[in-house]
Amino acid sequence: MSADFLVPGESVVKERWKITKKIGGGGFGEIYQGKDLFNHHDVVALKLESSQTPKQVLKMEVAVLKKLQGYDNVCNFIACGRNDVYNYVVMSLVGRNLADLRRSTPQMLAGIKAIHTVGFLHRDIKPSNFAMGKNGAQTRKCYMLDFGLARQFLTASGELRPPRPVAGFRGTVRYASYNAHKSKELGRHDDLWSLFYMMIEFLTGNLPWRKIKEKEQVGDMKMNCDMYGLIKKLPPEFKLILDYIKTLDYYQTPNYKQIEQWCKAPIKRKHVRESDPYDWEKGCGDGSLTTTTTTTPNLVPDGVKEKCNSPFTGSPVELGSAEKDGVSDEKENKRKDRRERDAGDAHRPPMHPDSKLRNKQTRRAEQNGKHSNYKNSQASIYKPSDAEHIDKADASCTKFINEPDMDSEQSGDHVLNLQNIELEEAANHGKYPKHGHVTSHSHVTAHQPPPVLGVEHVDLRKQSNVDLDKLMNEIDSLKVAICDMKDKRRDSRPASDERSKSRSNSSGEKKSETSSRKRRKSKERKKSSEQADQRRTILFDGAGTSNGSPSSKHRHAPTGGVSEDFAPKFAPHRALVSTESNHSSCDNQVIHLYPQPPPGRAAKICVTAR
Ligand SMILES: Nc1ncnc2c1ncn2[C@@H]1O[C@H](COP(=O)(O)OP(=O)(O)OP(=O)(O)O)[C@@H](O)[C@H]1O
Repeated sequence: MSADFLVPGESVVKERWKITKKIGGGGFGEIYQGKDLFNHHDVVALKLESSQTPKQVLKMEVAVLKKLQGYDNVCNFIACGRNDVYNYVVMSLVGRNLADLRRSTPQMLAGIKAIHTVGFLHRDIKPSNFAMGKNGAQTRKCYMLDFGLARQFLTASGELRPPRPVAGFRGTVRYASYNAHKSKELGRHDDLWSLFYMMIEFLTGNLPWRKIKEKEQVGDMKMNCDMYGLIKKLPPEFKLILDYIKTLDYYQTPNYKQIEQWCKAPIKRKHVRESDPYDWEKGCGDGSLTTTTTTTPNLVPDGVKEKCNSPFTGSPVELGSAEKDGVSDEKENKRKDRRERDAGDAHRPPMHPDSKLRNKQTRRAEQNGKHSNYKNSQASIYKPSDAEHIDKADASCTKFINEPDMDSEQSGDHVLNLQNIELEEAANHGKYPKHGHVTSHSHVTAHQPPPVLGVEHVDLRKQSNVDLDKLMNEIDSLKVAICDMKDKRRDSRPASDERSKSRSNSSGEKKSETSSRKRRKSKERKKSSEQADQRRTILFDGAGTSNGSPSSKHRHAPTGGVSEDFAPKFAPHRALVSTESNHSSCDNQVIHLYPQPPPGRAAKICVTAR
């Protein structure tokens, strides 16, 4: 019995991403592989979270993933959205995670540095939150995943947020820093502690608390652990790293460069080259991966079991034994969980699919947030032992959120307010500059009218600091980009046999089609620039007098302006300005335009003027 959100081979998300297989189910959501029906059947990953779950983490995930666009070691954001059942994010697909592969590189450190650079802490650094790329050159790149537990530690102006005296436990027990166990506010150094634990586990195949279930007990063990004893057989740089991270506190910016150098030193010493194959490229991994004949020196020090691989290099690893004895216990426990849950399901009366979904969500909520009403609410369906089992199963790899409400925690003048982050119908089509002045998202959605999602409404006319001309130009370029995008989509849609035959039969026709497209495009551009002039006039004439016009149910722009007189094709029924804080500037203006939808559809465009 399955309560999965989607069915591989059948489900299509947003009429665009066809689900091809389920990759896995994490603590918070389900991950699927899919193909993009609009875009050359590109392979993508979709992460889903129930829209009913009390702890919604996908918003944070999307917010951080978007901020990280353009950095290495991070998946490409493609789109996000939501419906009544689930919230989803679409991103580039990566390969197997490091919990499976037991291999790491300084790239993980680069990923951590990147997220700190954009003002966030990851707070759930662990092997399964890093994965190798899927195809071609990407197979040698390590990607950081899962920003659901991230927290902004820098204000929009780049200042450190003051630490809270008490901040509940957040993270995964096995890799959480000691500070997390003490419910202290986590800082950049805590992500590094988690990385350090990971590296020790990779190299020695163990952590003393690996099999311990109780969070508190693991915390005690971390406090009393002889860390120097634990790393004594590892490369000497481990001691340097340990000495160094022990000196760090919430306020200090870690010297990532220095740590990187320490990470790379053993690699250099053993003459391992960047181009040397990874463990799995040497035939230990799954058959789909490249195999090469090059050998890599083994960096595992004498006395450390051969099955443990180096976090720095591609030193050989016995994947089989590692699977049995190493971090992949995590995976095995998850599998066991599932098996036992399924076995339990067999004795239960059949349920409505919706209730199955809810039960799964509640179980997850219990696992993650330990909601006290779980057993009561489920008592009629599940035996208490189910909940207990899930609760206790490999607790050291269980992710926890014991914090106050995330949205309120994040709110404030100078930090990312999650209430302002929309799981909007947004898509990044790769056309826009990653760190540029304008980022734009547009996506056609079947829901209408588009919901107003907690965006601060500001009357444009009262915003003296909005450069209207610049804004209009940006909107114009966005419109042009949309035209291009529409053309591109039209091109990439699978043509019917007949159409493609006739196209291939006549190159002349093809040419004329292209030139007619060009003509259409230039016409649209011209039209759009005329419209821009028109709008400018309207704006400066004190737009908004038509506010609340009864002629259209969408004509209720609270901004008091700009809504009515856009040209028909892109006429927005809403124009909003909000101040979105981010780490680089306090007064970024975000303009959300909701164009009038074509019949039966609705579309929304967001222009971020930076
Ligand atoms: N873009 C992706 N491409 C391929 N696989 C992915 C992708 N994102 C996630 N995965 C796989 O799904 C697993 C779980 O993903 P993720 O950590 O984001 O979910 P989660 O629900 O937060 O899980 P957990 O609670 O275990 O941390 C990852 O370890 C990875 O193997």
